[in-house]
Formats: sequence, structure tokens, C-alpha cells
Amino acid sequence: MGSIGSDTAEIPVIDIRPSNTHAPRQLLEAATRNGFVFVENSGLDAKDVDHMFDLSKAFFSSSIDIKEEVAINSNKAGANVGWLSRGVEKLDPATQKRPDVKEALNIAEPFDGNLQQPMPKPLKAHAQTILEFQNRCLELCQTILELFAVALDLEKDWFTARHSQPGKRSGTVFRLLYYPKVETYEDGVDIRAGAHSDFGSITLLFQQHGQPGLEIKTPSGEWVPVPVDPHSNTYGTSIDETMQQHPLPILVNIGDLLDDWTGGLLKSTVHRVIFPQGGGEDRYSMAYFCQPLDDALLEAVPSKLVQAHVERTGRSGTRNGTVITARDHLMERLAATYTLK
Ligand SMILES: O=C(O)CCC(=O)C(=O)O
Ligand SMILES: [Fe+2]
Repeated sequence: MGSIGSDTAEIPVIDIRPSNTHAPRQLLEAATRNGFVFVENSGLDAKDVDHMFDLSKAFFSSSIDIKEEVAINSNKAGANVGWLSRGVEKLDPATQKRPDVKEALNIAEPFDGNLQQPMPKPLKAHAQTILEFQNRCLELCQTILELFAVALDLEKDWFTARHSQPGKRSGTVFRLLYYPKVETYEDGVDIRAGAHSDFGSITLLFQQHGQPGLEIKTPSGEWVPVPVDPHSNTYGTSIDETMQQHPLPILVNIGDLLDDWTGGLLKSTVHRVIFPQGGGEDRYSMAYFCQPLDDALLEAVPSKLVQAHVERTGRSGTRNGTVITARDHLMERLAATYTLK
């Protein structure tokens, strides 16, 4: 079992400004190792990230009535959006005895410049801020996808054109997460987020100083902690003033769809969120799960590197030779997560 102080996961920090001409190769290397990487100089303003966290806290600290108005099953905006109360989701249904100890608010991708679901009271006045934050996240995902295309010797827009086009929808979701501090929890039974890999193409994860708990599973089956701040040698358990000054790099990880699409060359890795010793403090995180356009066909990626990998591993992204769409891929995964409870 990984614990604070054990070996850290090998997660490089990559400067993704255009001036770093090594970025494509560095990203690809990280993606083929365990699919987790920190990016810095991402273009996302630390103040905007902090502001989003403040809004998240305002929502999760509001009354149950306010939250229930936007509960995931109470609106007509479609599946997978709205508030999930504690006890609703089990990310590792095959193993978990009890649900994840967390709450979440799923916010769908804006369409035609508008949010697609009613905002809860504390967030209503900030709809534009939230929408703009989602746009910044999408831009960052597109930058990363472009760097992957360059590294794989594809047309620069090979992935990006399949992720965003005016008037087209995708299953991209922005998720605010709240893991409450608890007085008691049963070790080995209760978990903040059960072991899982993400569904989509790439995920951006925003964490906060002093709120550790994320772990990834190594190929040998060991759990190793992911730092909150890769520039510090603690896992964010002690908050010192100077540590809070610099903006945290953003954690990026590969999801199952991109893993499948590239025949496993880019890897999605299983991860989870544990209670720090003693139950920890509240943990807030925010995840931006980027998905290709609903109608994007997960056809063979025309890259020699991908093709060579597929030949070596015998894995291809198709289902018995049938090319499926990104939406089919997502629906398969959502169905598996939400019915196996
Ligand atoms: O909250 C975290 O740190 C991770 C959350 C996560 O892995 C997920 O929601 O997919
Ligand atoms: Fe995840």
C-alpha cells in the first residue's frame, strides 16, 4: 500500500509553451509510461483556478435544498449532469463495499456559447465565469492534443478537429469534486474515489495545496501517491506560506478512449483517492474530462508509431473490426459504471 513518504510516482513536469520545442516528445514519453504528466505555463491563470475553487466551495457548502434542485436525476438536461450526492457513485463497483465518500457537480460542455443546464443558486451569477473557465480548459486540452499529434507525426489538427467544431457536441464534462473530512472511516473499506481509469481522451485535474490523496497504480500493482505540488518534496500535507505562492502545475492524464484509439500506446492508468491518515481535511478538486465529438469515428490513427505499437500488441481500437463513435465509447463506459452498483 502506498503511504505518504513512499516512492513518488514518476510524473514529469513539462513546460508546454511553444518555446519548449521538446514538449511533444516529452509529453509522448510521459503518455507512453503511465499517462500522467504535470503541465506548467499552461496559459490558465492561477487566479481563475482559485476563483473556480471558491465557487466550488460556495456550492458544496450550500443547503441540501439548493443542491437537490440540480440533482443529477432531477433535471431534463440529459444524463451525466448535475449534482451527485454522497453515496451515489462507486467508481470501483466490483471491489467497493461502500460508495465513494464524495459529492460532485457535473457541468456539461457549453453549446452555442451557453451553459446547457440550470446553475444552482450560488453559481447562477457566475455562469459566465464558469463558461469561460470551461473554454480555457478546452483550449488547454486542444494544445495538448496538438502536441500529441506533432509527436505522432500526424497532421497538427488530427485530434483537435475531432474534439471541437462549431455546432457539434461532445461528451466533455467539467466536474467539481468535494471529499468531506470525516470523523471516522474504516480503513480498507471507505475510500474517497475508488480505483478507476478515466473514460475520455484526456483529463485535466486541478488540486489544492494541503489536500493530498490521489494515488496511481503501478504495473506491479503498488499504489503510489501523486503529489499535489511536484515542485515540493512533500505531498502537500504541510502548508507553508511560500509554497502557496507559485501556481500549481496542472495534472493531465490519458483516458481509456485515447488509450483504445492508439492501441494502448498512450496509456490510461488506474488511480484512486484515499483518506489521508486521520481522515484528512476537506479535499476539493476539479476535473475536466475531455471527450472527442460525439460523432468522431475512432478509426485507426494514421501514425507509424501507433501502427507499429498496434502490430506489437495486437490491440486495435475497433470492436471486432467495427469502428465505433466516441459517443458509443462513452455510453459503454457510463452504462458499466452506473448499473453495476
Ligand atoms: O479528485 C481527484 O483527485 C481525482 C478524481 C478522479 O480521478 C475522477 O473523478 O476521475
Ligand atoms: Fe479519475
